[in-house]
Amino acid sequence: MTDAAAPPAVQAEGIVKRFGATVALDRVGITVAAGDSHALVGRNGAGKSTLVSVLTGLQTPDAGRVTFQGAPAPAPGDTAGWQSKVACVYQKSMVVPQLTVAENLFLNRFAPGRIRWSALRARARDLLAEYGVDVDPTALAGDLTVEQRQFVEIARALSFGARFIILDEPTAQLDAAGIQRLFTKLRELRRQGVAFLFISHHLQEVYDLCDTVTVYRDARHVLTAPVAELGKSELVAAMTGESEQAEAAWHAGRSKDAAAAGAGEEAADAVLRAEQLALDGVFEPVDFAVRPGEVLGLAGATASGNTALGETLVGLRRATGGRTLVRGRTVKPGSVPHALGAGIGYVPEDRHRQGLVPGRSVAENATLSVTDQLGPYGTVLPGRTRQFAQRMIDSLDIKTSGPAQPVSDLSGGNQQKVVIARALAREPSVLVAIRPTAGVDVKSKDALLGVVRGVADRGDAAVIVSDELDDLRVCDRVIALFHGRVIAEFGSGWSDRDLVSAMEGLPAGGDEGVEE
Ligand SMILES: Nc1ncnc2c1ncn2[C@@H]1O[C@H](COP(=O)(O)OP(=O)(O)OP(=O)(O)O)[C@@H](O)[C@H]1O
Repeated sequence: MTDAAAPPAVQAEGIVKRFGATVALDRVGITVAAGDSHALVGRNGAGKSTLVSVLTGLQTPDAGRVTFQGAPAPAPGDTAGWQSKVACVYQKSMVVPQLTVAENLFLNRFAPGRIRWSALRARARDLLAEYGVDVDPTALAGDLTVEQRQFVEIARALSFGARFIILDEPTAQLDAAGIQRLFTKLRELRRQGVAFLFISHHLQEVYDLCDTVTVYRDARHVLTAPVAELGKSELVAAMTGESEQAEAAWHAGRSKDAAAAGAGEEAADAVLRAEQLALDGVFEPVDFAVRPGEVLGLAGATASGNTALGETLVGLRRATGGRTLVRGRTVKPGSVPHALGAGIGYVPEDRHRQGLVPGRSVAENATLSVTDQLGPYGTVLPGRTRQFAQRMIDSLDIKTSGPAQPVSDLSGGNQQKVVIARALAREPSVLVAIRPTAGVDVKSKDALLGVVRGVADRGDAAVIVSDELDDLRVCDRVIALFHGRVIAEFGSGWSDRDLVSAMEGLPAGGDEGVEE
C-alpha cells in the first residue's frame, strides 16, 4: 500500500550515535515510504531503540539527518513539532494512569484554566470514533487493558497530525486475539496512508504484517528488502551474520545423559510440589510435581492464571489455599525471601520493575542474590564478583563493555539476560521463569532456553510460565490453564495446534488430552 509518488514518511541518513565509547549507531539509514509497514529487526543491542529515540527527537544524533515527508525534522526540544510528525507506542505505557482517557488525549494541548471539561469529553469521544477506537473517554487510563491503551495512544498520535507511528514490540503483552485486532487496525490505517515502523523479535509477525524489512547488526545497516522476497533463514542470517541458520535448537525432553542419570528417579522426591495450591478468584486448586531433571511448562493466555500461579510459587502472591513444597519442605507462603531461601530462583516478567537496580553495574546486578557467597562475613570481594559476572556474560552472550558497565546502559534484551544471570547465581533447586525470552533476540533465545534446560539437566528442576511456543518446546511436560483452571496436560509430543487450542480454551482433541 506504499505510495511511491509521495515523499517518504521518514528518511534517516548517515545517523551516528555514540554513548561514551559505545557506538550505538554507525552511519545507518532507513527510509519508510508513505503507507509502508516497515519492520526493523536485529539482535539485542543492534541499535533499534537508539534509532527510535533519534526518530522521535528524544536523542540528538552525533551526525546524520532526519526528514519527515521531505521536510527537515523539528529542532531538538520542539516537543509539539515532533508530536505532529511521529509517535512511538512503547511496551511501557506513556499515558498517565490517574487521568481519564479524555485528559490523556488532550494532555498539554490547552493552557491551564481554559479547559471546559464537557467540551473536552465530547471532543475525545469524536476523536476516538474517528479512528474507530471503542473506549470510554471518561474511563481512567490506568483501568484500560494494554490493547485499549495502545489504541488510545495511536489515536492520540494521529490526532496530532502524525502520519508515521513507531510500534516497539507492541504485541509483547497481547494475546492471540488482541494481536489480530491490533493488526487489523494497523492494516486499516495503512490503507489511509499512515506508515509504520514495527519492531519485534517475533519474526512471524514481521511476515504477517509488514511489506518491507530493514536489518541492523552491531550498529550498522545490513539490508532492506521486501518481506515477500526474503526467506526466514536469510533474515536470521542477516541478523546474526552467520550463513548457517540456527533454527530453534531446543527440543522438548531432557538431554540423553540427563535422562539416563534420572532413569531411577521416578520415585525420588519431587523438587517442587504444589498441593491444592489456589488463589481465590484467580486460579482454582492445582496439584503438580516437578521431578529432578524436569522442566515443567505452565502455559496460558493473558488472564489464564498461569502468571499468577508462577508468582505464587515464588512468593510474590500469597496463596489462599494449599501449599508449595521444595524437596519435601513447605515454603512459607507470600514471601519472596523465604521462597529464595528455600531454593526457588525467580526470573520475573517485568524486568523494569522487579528485575534490576538501574544505577548499579552488570556485575552487581548479576550477583545481588549471592553477595553472601562471594566474600566472608558479608563482605563482597570485587574480584570474585567480576569473575562470576564475566562467566555469565560469556555463557548468556550478554552484549556489554564489561562487568562494570551500569546495567541501565544495556539494551532491553541484554538487561533481561542479566536478570536470568542473577536468578542462576544461587544455583536454585528450582528455577521459575516467567516469559523468560520476552524481548530477547532469536539467537539469544536458544542460548537462554538452553541455560534453563541446563538447570534441569544438572539434576535440579525448572518451571517456565509462558504463552510462547518456543519457550514451551523446552519443557518435558506442559500444563495448560484457561480461566484459572487446568484445561489440559501434554507430554513432550504436543503439536502447536493442540497447545494453542488449549490456551484458547478449546478442549484438546484426539489422544493429546490429559495424559497422566
Ligand atoms: N544510555 C546509554 N548509555 C550507554 N550505552 C547505551 C545507552 N543506550 C544504549 N546503549 C548501547 O547502545 C547499543 C544499542 O542499544 P539499543 O538499545 O539501541 O539496542 P536494541 O537493538 O534496541 O536492543 P534490544 O533488542 O535488546 O532492545 C547497546 O550496545 C547498548 O548497550
